[in-house]
Amino acid sequence: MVSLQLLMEEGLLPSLLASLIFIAAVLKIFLSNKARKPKPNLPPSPPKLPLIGNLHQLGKMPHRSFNKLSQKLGPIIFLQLGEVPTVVVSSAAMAKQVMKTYDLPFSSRPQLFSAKWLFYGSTDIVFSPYGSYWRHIRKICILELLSTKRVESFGFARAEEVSRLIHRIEVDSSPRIVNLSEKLRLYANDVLCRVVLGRNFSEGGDYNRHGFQSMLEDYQELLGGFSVGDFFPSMEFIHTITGHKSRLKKTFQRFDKFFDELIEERLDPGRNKTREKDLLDVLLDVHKDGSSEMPLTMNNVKAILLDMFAAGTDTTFIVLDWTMTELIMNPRVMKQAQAEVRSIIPQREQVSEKDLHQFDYLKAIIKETFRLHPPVPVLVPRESIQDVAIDDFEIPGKTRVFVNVWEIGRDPKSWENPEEFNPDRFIGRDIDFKGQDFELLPFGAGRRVCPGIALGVVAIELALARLLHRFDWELPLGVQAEDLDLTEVFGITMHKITDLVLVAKPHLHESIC
Ligand code: HEM
Repeated sequence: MVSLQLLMEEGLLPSLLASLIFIAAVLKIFLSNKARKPKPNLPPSPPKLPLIGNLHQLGKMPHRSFNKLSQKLGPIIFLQLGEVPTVVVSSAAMAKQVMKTYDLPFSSRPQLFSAKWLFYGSTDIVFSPYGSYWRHIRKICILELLSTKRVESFGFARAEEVSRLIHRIEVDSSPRIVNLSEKLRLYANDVLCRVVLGRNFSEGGDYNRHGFQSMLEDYQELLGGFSVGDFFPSMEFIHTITGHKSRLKKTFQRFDKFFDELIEERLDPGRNKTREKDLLDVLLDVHKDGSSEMPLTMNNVKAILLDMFAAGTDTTFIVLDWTMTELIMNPRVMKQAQAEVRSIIPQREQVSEKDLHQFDYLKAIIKETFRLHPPVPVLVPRESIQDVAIDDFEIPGKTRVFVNVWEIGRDPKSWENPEEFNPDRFIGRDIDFKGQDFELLPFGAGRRVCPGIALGVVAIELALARLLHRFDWELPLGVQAEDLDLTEVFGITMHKITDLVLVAKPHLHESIC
């Protein structure tokens, strides 16, 4: 008999395991197909059943793979992915059906293995299934954590962090050449840390002692993409065999330890309490408040805390990074944006949040970035609570629904010259990204729409306005716009594989606080 050790030595174990998973999956589908009732009138589906290899391929660039399928089959398609009935929607009209007409029956989330592990049994807001618990924490989020008043109360922290960003670009960078992506990533993380924890983590190496940045990256990777095991929910052992489970455990334990330390520190009676309340304070107040009909446990607090980082850091960074990339590739647009900001704010003054409402062109630029490069190109999956009929198609309960907002943003039926970066298309047009206009859905729509729009957008607008006001931007000597590597990497969000490196020339001397 062949021993396990021999198989390991020969490097045959992984292929053997992969074959076993494959056979088990095929058997499972075969048996479940046999027991199935007569088929409902499902949306069109590709002739071949996608199996493990296809799932893996699909997971690398789901927005592009779904796009290819919908070009052939139409704006609503049905896929049997492993054990999971799946519907992919890729037009504004279909998205409106899912997120407006039938918002309630489509407002749950599938229980993904990674989310269960990382988010304390999916007790956060993003991955919590629809029900009274989700409604309760969503209300806390809207009224307490991310209300307009709360977002405004952190204006001082954003002002400090954006000044730090400008300062880093001026001082930290070797003569004028700046790895802008690196600086923007720090800014996005720091702004969120100030809001959630009252401190930034890049200064003084305090939070970094836990490798906070690498924790966030691990987490994005583990959660993102399509884990093959998530399409075979009855075969959880797949996650063990692939090593996914042990990675999830490790990342979870690191975050959990980090949060425990923060909470312990916060509950110390000797702590200085004079500063502005941050989101951790607010959550601990809700936790302490015994009068609530559904008190939050400490694990619930940690799950929501993790949501804020997970949902708010990468997304903000990605928008800033893509916007600056598009601006450097489109010098006319860059010039017009600089002219707008500089004509409104005198040379020796700094842009502040109270000025942002005047920058119409800058706002149009951000909308154009959201259209072409939505940070979450395929929305976080929804799951149907019951059977729903869309047009003539019947979508069974417990179907996983993906909305391809990347494709919707490039649909020639809604957008003229959709591949062109042209913010002027928004000037004089009453179209926004807050979930009312289904051609532009970077934040989703309906009951599950992103509750962090105000917090995310103000941090983006402020940083861009300051970058354009303060610096003239150029590509390094010898680099052409065509040389920029725009390759995308897909986690749960989609960013560029290569950092943006630019030359920053101070426009005029500005005193930095
Ligand atoms: C540019 C920045 C951002 C983008 C593009 C973005 C995008 C999204 C998207 C696409 C969803 C899923 C919506 C759906 O299923 O229909 C979502 C959900 C969510 N976002 Fe954001 N987001 C951003 C910033 C933020 C920030 C700053 C926070 C908070 C700190 C946040 C917190 C959340 C939460 C808690 C949910 C889950 C909502 C639910 O399932 O009920 N987001 N976001």
